[in-house]
Amino acid sequence: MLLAGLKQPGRVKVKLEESAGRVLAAAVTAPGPFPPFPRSLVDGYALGPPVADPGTLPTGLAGPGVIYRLLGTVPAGSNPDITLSPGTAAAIFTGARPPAGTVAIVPRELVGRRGDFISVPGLPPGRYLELAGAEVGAGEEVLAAGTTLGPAEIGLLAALGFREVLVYQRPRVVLATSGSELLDPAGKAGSLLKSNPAGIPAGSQAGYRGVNAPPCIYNSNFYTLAAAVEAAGGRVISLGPLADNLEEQVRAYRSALEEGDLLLATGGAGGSACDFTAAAFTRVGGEVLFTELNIRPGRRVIAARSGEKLMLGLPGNPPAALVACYLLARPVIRALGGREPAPVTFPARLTAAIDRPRVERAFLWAQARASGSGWEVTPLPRRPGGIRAAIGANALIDLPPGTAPGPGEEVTVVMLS
Ligand SMILES: Nc1nc2c(c(=O)[nH]1)N[C@H]1C(S)=C(S)[C@@H](COP(=O)(O)OP(=O)(O)OC[C@H]3O[C@@H](n4cnc5c(N)ncnc54)[C@H](O)[C@@H]3O)O[C@H]1N2
Ligand code: MOO
Repeated sequence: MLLAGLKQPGRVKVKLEESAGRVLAAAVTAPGPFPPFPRSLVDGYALGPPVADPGTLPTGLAGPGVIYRLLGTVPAGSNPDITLSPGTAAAIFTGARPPAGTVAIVPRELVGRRGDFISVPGLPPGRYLELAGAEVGAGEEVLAAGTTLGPAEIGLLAALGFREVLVYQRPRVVLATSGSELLDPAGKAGSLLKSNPAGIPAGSQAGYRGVNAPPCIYNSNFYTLAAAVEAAGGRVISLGPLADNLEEQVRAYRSALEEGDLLLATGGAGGSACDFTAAAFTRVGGEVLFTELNIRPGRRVIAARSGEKLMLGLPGNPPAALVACYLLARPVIRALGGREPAPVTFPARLTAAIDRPRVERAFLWAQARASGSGWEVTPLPRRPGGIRAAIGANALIDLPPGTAPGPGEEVTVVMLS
């Protein structure tokens, strides 16, 4: 439902050295062959045509081999003025272009040498001489559109002489956090702890910036979600933090829809008198797709669409916001960036029991790893409802309602990285 009707990603040229992790926006066709010239694959000798009688030979060059007289040496990167006539050869190095007249190349380990003469035990097959275009033919398609550029792909582009490459634009994700209790840890309002008044018992300090200061918490979701957006290939535009105020949110979301490809909000998704996300989405012209999901955490998720632009209101609760971001926002961001949207999921064996069944479909922070006998997964310890519960997780266990499988049983995991 979320992926339908999204805007097509834009395209941009980037320098090769800045292209790692980007997605090719068009198929790449080789402008020329690779290798661009025939070359030796070994250090050895380039041989001219053999002759039956090589004439006078130095003593000690024994054996049943064919004899050649050496005319010179061909290092890589050189263009020596040698032509091999019958019965002659040249020493050659790996990567060098064989001289004119070469019919075969032989590695130096197979050859006996005495002065300017070599003895070759039978003509080796041609596999030490690589023809021009052996790896890539001119005009051949070497990379398909949609390919994610990694070291090998970038290396191939460089080998073919490309200096820049056409990739999809990174989708612009406008990130809005709402909550009147939020304090930016990098902001001017100061630290929660520095101005802690004397007399407030240790353990209840956080939240006090003065005797009568309102109880605040740091806006951690902004940093959490910004990192998740970047990891999905998106570019973050910051909108927040916004107060729990409908007019303020409407103003902010209106500009977000102009600036961004996706509006990602967190907080105010609960449906209470102080939660304005759904109302703000509607006020800026959004058609609401849903306001709740049958999953935990992440029950409080709001989605709305305005033309090609999507608005996602994630829960304020930090781990719920991150789960919803992984399951719902990440596929959208990936699709907007020309990537395969679906998360990687597969079955894995539990190493420990699930503590209890849940009423709703649940997603549990977990660590998945490959073992000698397939994938296994360990649920992380339960913690009070904050982001700390997700530390160390590389996967979520997708737990069907009413089930609590034990060790050795198979569950479905969703990989996060
Ligand atoms: N009576 C009910 N109350 C609640 C229900 C419910 O079903 N019935 N659902 C709970 C669930 S589940 C969630 S999730 C939240 C929905 O919350 P909101 O999206 O409205 O989020 P807030 O109320 O704004 O915040 C919840 C919690 O998270 C903290 N928060 C919010 N934003 C941030 C941020 N940017 N960085 C760090 N922490 C943040 C906020 O201070 C609250 O403590 O509603 C439950 N209630
Ligand atoms: O429904 Mo909340 O979004 O699970 O924590």
